[in-house]
Amino acid sequence: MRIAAIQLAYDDDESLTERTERVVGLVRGETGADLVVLPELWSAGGFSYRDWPARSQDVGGAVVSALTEAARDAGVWLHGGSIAEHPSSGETGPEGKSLWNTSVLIAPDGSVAATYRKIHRFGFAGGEPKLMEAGTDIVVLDIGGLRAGLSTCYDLRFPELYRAQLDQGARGFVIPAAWPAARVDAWSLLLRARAIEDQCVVIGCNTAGTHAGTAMGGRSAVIAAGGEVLAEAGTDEEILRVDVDPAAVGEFREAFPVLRDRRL
Ligand SMILES: O=C(O)CCC(=O)C(=O)O
Repeated sequence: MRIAAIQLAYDDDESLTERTERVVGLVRGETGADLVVLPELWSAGGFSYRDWPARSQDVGGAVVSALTEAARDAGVWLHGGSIAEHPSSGETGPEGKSLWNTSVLIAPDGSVAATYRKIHRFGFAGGEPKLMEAGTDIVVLDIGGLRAGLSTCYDLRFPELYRAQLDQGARGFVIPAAWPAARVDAWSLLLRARAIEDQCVVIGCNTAGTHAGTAMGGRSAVIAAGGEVLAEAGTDEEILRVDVDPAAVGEFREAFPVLRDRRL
């Protein structure tokens, strides 16, 4: 299974239209991949809180529509990163807000196969908890031969989410992010930790560049179920291409059956 993680760099000067066109072009270039992954909130701007309301969209809106066409044209599974989701139905969450950090997984035929609303909101008293609702649902599905759980950025700090995905049969985790440079060592360490403790392939796709005054950390990575770093990006825009073998996860778990020793 060929993975292409597009570690996108952006700044504050690029319009949403320009960025969407650029991203769609990059996706179309990955024709040989099985799964293409984009970072968290690339259209809204990971830390551009003030832009979120204006850049928010329905899952049926322009950004996801452009991504579905690109996925179909390239014939790839596309994890479109996440959007600032404002449902056109006017749905609100328990806190009365109508905004979620929602990941969208698109199948090679261009259909939306799954959405995942980020469960752990980053920002403490500001940012996501102030502006967005929290997701509640765990999402695990088959992506081109790999049964994988979806999560987003700050979720990575909460290992119980990944254990819950494991218990739903996950053999891989796909994690888009807008993780800052200031804490990027923690990103790298936690990606490996989640791989090792859950014996899962981990695909982490981070953001690069500087926007809203925050330097992003890059260092997207694909980690094998044993914790080996199969590929790691630097700190600039880069496409990480790597082959993973979903069957190797089962073989590794048989050969080194740590998960059988869990005691709850
Ligand atoms: O946990 C961190 O240090 C970064 C998390 C983050 O930036 C996010 O979830 O958007």
